[in-house]
Amino acid sequence: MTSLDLSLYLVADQEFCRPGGIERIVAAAIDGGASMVQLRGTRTNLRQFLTDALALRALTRRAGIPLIINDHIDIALAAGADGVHVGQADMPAPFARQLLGKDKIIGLSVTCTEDISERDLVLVDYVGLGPVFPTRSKTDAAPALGLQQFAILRSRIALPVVAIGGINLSNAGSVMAAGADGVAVVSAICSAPNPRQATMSLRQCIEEAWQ
Ligand SMILES: Cc1ncc(COP(=O)(O)OP(=O)(O)O)c(N)n1
Ligand SMILES: Cc1ncsc1CCOP(=O)(O)O
Ligand SMILES: [Mg+2]
Repeated sequence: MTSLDLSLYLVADQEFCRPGGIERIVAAAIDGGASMVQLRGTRTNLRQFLTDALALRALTRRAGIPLIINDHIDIALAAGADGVHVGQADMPAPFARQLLGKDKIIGLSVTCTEDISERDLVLVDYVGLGPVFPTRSKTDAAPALGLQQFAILRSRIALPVVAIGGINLSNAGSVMAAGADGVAVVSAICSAPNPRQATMSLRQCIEEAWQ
């Protein structure tokens, strides 16, 4: 398995990246210190999704960081990505693992206590826990956990956990202090006027939280 550094996980959403072009934004974020990239598209034209996956695979390979594909195991396999991220309404973890084999990275979303299933957790590599705060980037997001509930759920998960949902420079430090191994962001980077600078600032905030 490619090494897993969840510290600053860019979820490159096709919708949010449109104005700047997804490749340009992801390249800037990698330059600024993103440790991992996910390609996400909710109104997905699969041809365009594969085209973007192949382009991002070239960028992430050059940088030596993992590329994760949201939801679509077929696209992950076709593009030679490093893994997939699945949620509670997506391909169940046992089937995802069977299709991807033991070496690919699988991430699983957890939004509440009921989602914490040992059967699934033994099969995946990390958990995306959230939304921690309200988000405008996912229309069907579960209610925000808040920092206190995030910390409680995080303590019940033995795997690496990346926090997601409404995370930005103003709250990334407190999320790290609540037990996250890293932060996953869409708008804080994809909608920033300067995605490279936004990533560098988040990276600095995470490194300060480690001290
Ligand atoms: C790192 C990370 N965590 C959570 C999610 C959300 O996945 P899911 O609940 O399946 O929702 P969609 O993103 O598919 O709309 C994620 N994508 N990445
Ligand atoms: C994909 C996803 N899953 C839970 S919240 C979310 C969206 C996060 O986007 P943002 O960082 O802009 O709040
Ligand atoms: Mg999903």
